[in-house]
Amino acid sequence: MPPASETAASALLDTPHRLEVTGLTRAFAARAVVSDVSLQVAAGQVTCLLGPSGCGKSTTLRMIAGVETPDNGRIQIDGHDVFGPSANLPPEARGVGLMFQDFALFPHLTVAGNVAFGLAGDKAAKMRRVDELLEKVNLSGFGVKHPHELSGGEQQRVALARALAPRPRVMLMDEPFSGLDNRLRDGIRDATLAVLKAEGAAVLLVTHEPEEAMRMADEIALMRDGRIVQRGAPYNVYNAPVDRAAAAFFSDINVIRGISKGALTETPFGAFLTPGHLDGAEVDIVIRPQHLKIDFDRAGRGPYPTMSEGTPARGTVLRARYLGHASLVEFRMDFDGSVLTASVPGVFLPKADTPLWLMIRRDRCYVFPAC
Ligand SMILES: Nc1ncnc2c1ncn2[C@@H]1O[C@H](COP(=O)(O)OP(=O)(O)OP(=O)(O)O)[C@@H](O)[C@H]1O
Repeated sequence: MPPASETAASALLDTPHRLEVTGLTRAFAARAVVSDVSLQVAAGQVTCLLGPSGCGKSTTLRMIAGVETPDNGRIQIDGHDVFGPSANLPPEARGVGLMFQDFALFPHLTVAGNVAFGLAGDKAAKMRRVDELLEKVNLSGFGVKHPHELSGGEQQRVALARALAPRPRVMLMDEPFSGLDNRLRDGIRDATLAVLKAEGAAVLLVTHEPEEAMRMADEIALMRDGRIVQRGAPYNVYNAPVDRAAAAFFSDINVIRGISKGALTETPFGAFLTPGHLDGAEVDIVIRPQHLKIDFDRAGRGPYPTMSEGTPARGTVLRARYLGHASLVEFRMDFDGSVLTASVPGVFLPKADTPLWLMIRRDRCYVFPAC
């Protein structure tokens, strides 16, 4: 007999994902809008579908919800086809909860009436579920009010309670926080996440904001031109981008172009290891502003190369701005007049034309084929 831990592990492997999407494809007027999208979301997991406007996120969500018909692909919930070669269940039979940017509460119903709207069963059971959810979203006692008596944040929480009331197996959320005041948003995101986790639904959340995805997601699926280009934990997607565009989606980037020769690329910042690129191939060395290091001590004197950071290159300050948590300093580089941006924690506001040396941490830069 296998040990208990092995049995538990194989049981886990056998358990179907709560939501499994395979090869989902949709074109409008012969233009592919969603191409071969596959993803899995486990119960209690939040996956963020992240990408720029128009990349096909909402269309993907709408196909899973059942309000848009795929040209191809398969959608399974708890191992059962809700869409596929031999199935196409209507939205109400899929066991999904929906929440959109415009969460449109019914104005003529009370808060309790809104939350109870999709519930079946006897009145007492319905009221128990409504009370339970209003407590979870921190709106106990609000049941008798009407939507127009509530703030935007409170209405959003009622919409969340309404979507969760029938205990959906999968929650589909399309930019659910974008209508909210900036100051409210962080708190509401955190509170929403706590409720979603407590309810245990598999959540697929669409957003075009990397910060929102980083804050909410267990897994990010980065989408571009109808395809998922990278999937992984927020840490991995941020720190190991698949290409230059993926790096640029999360922050400003600096790019230094060079030509690979014998697994090395020489730049004004010294040599970088660039294995896997052909001799003569152009490569982009990509570095986020927070990893471009300023030598604060030398005031432009030097250079004195260091092992880990390569050769320093000199630039003069074009502009420095204070952003609250950090300062952003733009440099015009001596070597070719290009502009590079460094981000420094706290306050650092050197005067324009100040010469300073910059270095690149070898362990924090990415090398991609030039594009
Ligand atoms: N019913 C439709 N008919 C024709 N084109 C459509 C239809 N629905 C979506 N599209 C097009 O498909 C593309 C993807 O749209 P979709 O709404 O999925 O993108 P998105 O990534 O969610 O964008 P956003 O963040 O702006 O909502 C867009 O170019 C859009 O104009």
